[in-house]
Amino acid sequence: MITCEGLVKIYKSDDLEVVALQGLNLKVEDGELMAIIGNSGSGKSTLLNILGGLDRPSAGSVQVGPWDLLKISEDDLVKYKRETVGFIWQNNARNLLPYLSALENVEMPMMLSGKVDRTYAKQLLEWVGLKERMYNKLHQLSGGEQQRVAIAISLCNRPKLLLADEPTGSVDTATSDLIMGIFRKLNKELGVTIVIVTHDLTLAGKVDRVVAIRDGLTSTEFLKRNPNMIPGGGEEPEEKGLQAVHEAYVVVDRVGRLQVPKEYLNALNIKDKASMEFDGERIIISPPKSLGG
Ligand SMILES: Nc1ncnc2c1ncn2[C@@H]1O[C@H](COP(=O)(O)OP(=O)(O)OP(=O)(O)O)[C@@H](O)[C@H]1O
Repeated sequence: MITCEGLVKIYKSDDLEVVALQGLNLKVEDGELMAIIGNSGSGKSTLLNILGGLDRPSAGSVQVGPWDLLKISEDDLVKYKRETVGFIWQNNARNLLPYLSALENVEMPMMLSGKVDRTYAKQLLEWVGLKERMYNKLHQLSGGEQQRVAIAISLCNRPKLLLADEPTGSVDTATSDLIMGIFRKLNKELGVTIVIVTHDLTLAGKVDRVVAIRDGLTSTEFLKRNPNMIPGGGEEPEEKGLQAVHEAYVVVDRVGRLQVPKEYLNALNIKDKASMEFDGERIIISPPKSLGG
């Protein structure tokens, strides 16, 4: 579904340049439900905005389904956004209309795109567990319920790809679990590919694959040790975070580059050079050996 290779995004303002993505590689399979984590400023939102067609990449390649998002024309980009992708933000609910009902809020974007499908709008609200609340005005719903209305809206155009930026950022744990349950259902039953960007390691721990971004590059991949384990099914030690259920792998790109965490480099005082040895089984990176005697 998604292939990014050597993806670069540079923000230019006056005489300042910020390299937000510096040659990022990422593959997401059709029908996958995965998460992207990373520190603040690592480039997560930049990546999501590019995938959502809200921002243009500077260089490299990014393919979503049949669309090449580097070369895509403005007209096709509008079509891509309308037909392929759905977006959920942390504070999506802020963009909803408080004096309209949940159902009217879902119908509004349908109206704007010229085709209101009331049956589908109702079905969407049922999917997000708001069947009983669809005629309530938005201001009568809790923050978590409003966020679920926002999820229903993101599915109005029947997207093949759903992008969620911190979808549980401002809700409590119970609502966060509920939202994750909705994502899982949409993924399983409708086959929607879902990419979640989050700081929340508990949330990330509930998906099979997590990719960590560091300094605008994919650095580590976490794969669930037992993908058949039912998430939230009791056996899973979710509270222990990612490492408890996932195996961590460092990402090696096509030409053999990998990122060594800064804390490892600092601990060994490695700056611009290192020694590398291969002992037949392991590759050992150490501070440069002194050339003198
Ligand atoms: N419109 C912009 N103009 C200039 N610089 C930007 C712009 N958007 C993002 N940046 C910079 O690009 C880098 C990556 O930002 P981005 O928002 O993608 O990070 P993030 O991982 O999503 O962070 P957070 O978790 O805090 O949202 C940061 O250094 C940021 O300051």
